[in-house]
Amino acid sequence: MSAKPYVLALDQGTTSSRALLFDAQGRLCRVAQRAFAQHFPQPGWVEHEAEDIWATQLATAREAMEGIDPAEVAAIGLTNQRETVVLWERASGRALTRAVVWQDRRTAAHCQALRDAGHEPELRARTGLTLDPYFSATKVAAWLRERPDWRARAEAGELAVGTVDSWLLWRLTEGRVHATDSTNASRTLLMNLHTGAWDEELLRLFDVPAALLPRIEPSCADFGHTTLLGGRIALRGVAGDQQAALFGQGCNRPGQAKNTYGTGCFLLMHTGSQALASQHGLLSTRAAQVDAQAQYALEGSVFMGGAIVQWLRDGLGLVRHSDEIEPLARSVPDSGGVVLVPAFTGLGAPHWRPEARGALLGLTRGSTRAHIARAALEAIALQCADLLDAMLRDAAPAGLALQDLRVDGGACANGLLMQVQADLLGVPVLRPAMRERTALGAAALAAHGAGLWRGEVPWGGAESDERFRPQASASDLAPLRTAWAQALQRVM
Ligand SMILES: Nc1ncnc2c1ncn2[C@@H]1O[C@H](COP(=O)(O)OP(=O)(O)O)[C@@H](O)[C@H]1O
Ligand SMILES: O=P(O)(O)OC[C@H](O)CO
Repeated sequence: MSAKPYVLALDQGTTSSRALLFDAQGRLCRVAQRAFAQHFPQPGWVEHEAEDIWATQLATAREAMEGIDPAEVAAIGLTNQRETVVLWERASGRALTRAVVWQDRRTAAHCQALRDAGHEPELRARTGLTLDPYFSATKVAAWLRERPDWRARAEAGELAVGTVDSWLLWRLTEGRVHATDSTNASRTLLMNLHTGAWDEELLRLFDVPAALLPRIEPSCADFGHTTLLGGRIALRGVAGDQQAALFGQGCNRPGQAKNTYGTGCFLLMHTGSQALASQHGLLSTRAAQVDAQAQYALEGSVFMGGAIVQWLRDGLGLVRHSDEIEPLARSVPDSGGVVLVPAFTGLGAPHWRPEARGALLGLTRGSTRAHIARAALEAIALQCADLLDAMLRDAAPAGLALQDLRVDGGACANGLLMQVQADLLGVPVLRPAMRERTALGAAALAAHGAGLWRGEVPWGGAESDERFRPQASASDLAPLRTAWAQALQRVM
């Protein structure tokens, strides 16, 4: 065992900050969590107070460290909600305005103007992303366009911009480090996916001064140290949360994939040292990088995952608790022809139809709440199956195929959902007993950076790890897939 038996993971999410302490064997010892306020100043806008992000993250780190000697912590790993940006003053370390969150849609018109001007193919080739308000660049551009005084100060080098990892590194190191990692930088629309550096053409296109930006490091690197947790602790790992989960699920070889079933679903497939350009509406992005060799992934996400279950519970009152949905859906053998298309906020990848709206189809006098519950779980799995189909079409020319799908996130607790997912994909779905894969990934990156835990994160090990094997044949599933495809056409 190492002389330093712990690794601390800081997981800064969209609705809460968490700190998780792991021991030298990668076992979870402690979890601390604090939620913070969401601000919706106008329709489509979503903001966070940068001070709330910092204060909740520091408080959870201190809570997780209670009674632990900092000298016993080998390193800290940081993982974060991606794309969200913070703008601060270097001298005081104070944010100038609220952070603009990844969900914020205020820059839709700017994106449309750039698309109309024909920039999308070039942007896609350089960044692997689409032109969408989701990503950071247009959010930064909006600040500088609206505030000429901020632009002047930005150009003079007085201000700093960063995704949430950068902001937390700055605060943790008390202004000594302005850095980010390549996974986070790959979500900004400003980094060249292939070189891993800020792209001068893109900085010009979005009119963002280079003086604002952090330096880009691999995910395992020397990110300085903090003395704010009672002693000096090294910061050695940083990655965006979906890439940290991919790493924490042990997916670091081409063709390995994970799906996180949270509010939305985030599906990532590792593609090794090659960036695959998606022809089917997915994103090409950086995967966690432990050495000089860049790593890549394909990514697809859907907006409504576990949120469908929230809607059945809070919107329709169909169940009182999320975990009642599974027994209710199991009480019928199938959905009885009912199909739910959860396009409540449009359809994301691979369809990208923001104007589409949800539908509940195929109702008869015999339809019950159980049929609707079943259709809801099928809708989560069907959307992810569509993402995976697109992914496999993109990956096939590179010779990549899927062996299994590793899962995490709150809604993966639903065994029926996992079984339907395995049936639709035709490969086993692996559900680990230890579901904190995002934090484990961050901890593993930090441990790797500190010279511990060399090599990959083992996927399993616990007796209660589960494997859902496909039980239905393609012909059994054909009616479901046909009904789904027809329903999708109706809402589009
Ligand atoms: N047993 C269940 N079956 C289906 N969905 C569930 C179940 N339990 C929780 N969920 C869903 O999981 C989501 C919460 O997962 P979580 O990973 O905490 O999400 P996030 O990180 O996006 O907040 C909620 O949308 C909730 O409806
Ligand atoms: O904070 P989460 O877990 O909702 O993750 C947010 C994603 O990183 C957004 O791209």
